[in-house]
Amino acid sequence: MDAQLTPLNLSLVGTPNSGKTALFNALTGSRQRSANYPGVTVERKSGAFVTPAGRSVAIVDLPGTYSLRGRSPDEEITRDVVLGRRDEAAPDCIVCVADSTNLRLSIRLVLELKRVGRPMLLVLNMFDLARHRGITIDTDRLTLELGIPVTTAVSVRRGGTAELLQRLDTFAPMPPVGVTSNTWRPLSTSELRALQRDADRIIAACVSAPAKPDNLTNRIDSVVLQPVAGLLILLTILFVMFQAVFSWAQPLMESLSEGFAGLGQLAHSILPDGLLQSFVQNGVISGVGSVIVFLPQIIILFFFILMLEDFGYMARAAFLMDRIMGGAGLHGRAFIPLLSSFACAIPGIMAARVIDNRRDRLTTILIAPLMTCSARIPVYTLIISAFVPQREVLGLINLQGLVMFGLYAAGIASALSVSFVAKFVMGRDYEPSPFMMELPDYKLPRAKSIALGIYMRAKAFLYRAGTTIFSMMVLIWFLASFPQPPAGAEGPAINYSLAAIIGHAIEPALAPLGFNWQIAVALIPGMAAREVAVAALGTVYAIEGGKEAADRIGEVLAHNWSLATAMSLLVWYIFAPQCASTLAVIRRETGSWKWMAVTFGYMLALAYAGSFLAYHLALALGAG
Ligand SMILES: Nc1nc2c(ncn2[C@@H]2O[C@H](COP(=O)(O)OP(=O)(O)OP(=O)(O)O)[C@@H](O)[C@H]2O)c(=O)[nH]1
Ligand SMILES: [Mg+2]
Repeated sequence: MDAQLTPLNLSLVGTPNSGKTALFNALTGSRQRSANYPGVTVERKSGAFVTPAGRSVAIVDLPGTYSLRGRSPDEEITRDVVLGRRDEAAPDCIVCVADSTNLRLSIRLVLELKRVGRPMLLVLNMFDLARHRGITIDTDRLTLELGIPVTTAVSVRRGGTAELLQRLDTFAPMPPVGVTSNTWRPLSTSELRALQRDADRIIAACVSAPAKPDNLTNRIDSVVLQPVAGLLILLTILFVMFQAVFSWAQPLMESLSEGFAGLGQLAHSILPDGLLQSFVQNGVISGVGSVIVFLPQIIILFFFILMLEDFGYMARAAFLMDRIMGGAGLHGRAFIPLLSSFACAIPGIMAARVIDNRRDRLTTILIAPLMTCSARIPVYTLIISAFVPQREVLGLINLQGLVMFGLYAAGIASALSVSFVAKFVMGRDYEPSPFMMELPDYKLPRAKSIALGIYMRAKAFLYRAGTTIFSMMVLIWFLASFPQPPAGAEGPAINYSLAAIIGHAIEPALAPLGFNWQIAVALIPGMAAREVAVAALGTVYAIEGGKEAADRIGEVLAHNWSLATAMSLLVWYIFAPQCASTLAVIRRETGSWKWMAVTFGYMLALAYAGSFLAYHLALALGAG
């Protein structure tokens, strides 16, 4: 083989938020998550590509880190890959990715990495931003000072990696000039300080920045980081977000809902009366359809979250919440994991890897499932639409949106309370660590990245609807349809089914919460995924009530349940540990069954107690 074309094995290492994942995606065509805050990547991801000259390259994207000390689980991953400690050889070359507008910590990391004695390459990423701000970098001088090759890149622009690719065509991995063997060992704080002095000297020699730096970021921050005004702005943003989730989505959801009803009728008229007709109409179309109608809300929610992430606001929100969260015994860095949990607790729990203190990390993991995940949206929306009138409050606030906001707030409040209690359970000597997170510069979100983010999430949601939810629906339909009623039986057929038998068996345990047997049945498959409960209610009531019920599940609920029951079920869903995958991830991330059991237990206890209180309070207030 041509010596130049020997395969290469690269690892991307760099400070958090320097654009490693953006570069990885640009090179490999992958779609790993990249966003404008530190700590997005918490796993090792591998990919491959071929350079223009035909050389194959295997590449690994890693969590960001400021040093190789491995202070938190995500940093340990990076350290171990760099040192070749995992079950794989050390990379042929460490590709350091630096944010060109903010080189201080990156250059220090390069100096530390040199001691590993491996071939290295420095990529000055975000070169577009540096140029825009009038920062000039003398790359030849930098190459000399560091003793490693240096190239520039703009990972988010088409062709922005051309220089790097060209370099890789003929790149012969060589250890840094003057370094041949591994002299790395964990550095002490004073050694790191010495390295920082070296780094500062190198930067002074190679980088010149304009005397008056671009201060748009500072100007925005002088407003949004104020302790009181900043919090009000944050609350307003969240409030508008939930209003939008409710009001903007309404027309789209109605059309989708009509579409599925039409589809159901079509199936009804095409298929002969009987089991197949019932399966297609009640099991598949009404069950899966009842979940898919929530797609517009999911898309709107993610639109807001992605915009805020890419703009760079999320790290500010974390900063603002730090004091409040600290009071509840939470680490400031817990904010991003908790915020990710609005989408789904699973990425949230994994994002807790960026927290170095074990107890802080554990607390964050334990409370992440209390944040309102998007799987609860269908449940909340269904019940809210059925029981809360579509009305404006104070002329412009949508009442249903307000209730939704209240449910999200209840989730946050309960998470903070649980953490507060955990602080005492886990030991009183506990001191929250100071907030340590770099606030990224604001960036204008790019339409392409937002569109891609929404597409990925919509796809994941539909995938779930087509797999987990679909299979649960088949199960529910089966349970609700068999055994068939004996000849001459009276009342709806479902009353003779396994579902009714199971539902009636569980009902006594749930009766104090105001739940009827239909709800009891829906809660069981809801363990697989929360949205399934909605689909299951749809199927159970559809089979019970016939064709019309399937089209108007909300009205059927309003007719069958008391307001107290509805409130009780809403409260149940704030707390209930109804998601098997979340529990599995808690086990994996904590490495213990114990914490999984603790989460399950405390959430179930809260759900039961909360629903009980809500039900009886509502009854006392005359909502029976
Ligand atoms: N303008 C510009 N933006 C970039 C460039 N590279 C990355 N970004 C943006 O910078 C932000 C951070 O990018 P990521 O790829 O998530 O950074 P990362 O290094 O993987 O971050 P962690 O995984 O948190 O360590 C994102 O908003 C990217 O869109 C670039 O070359 N130019
Ligand atoms: Mg990343």
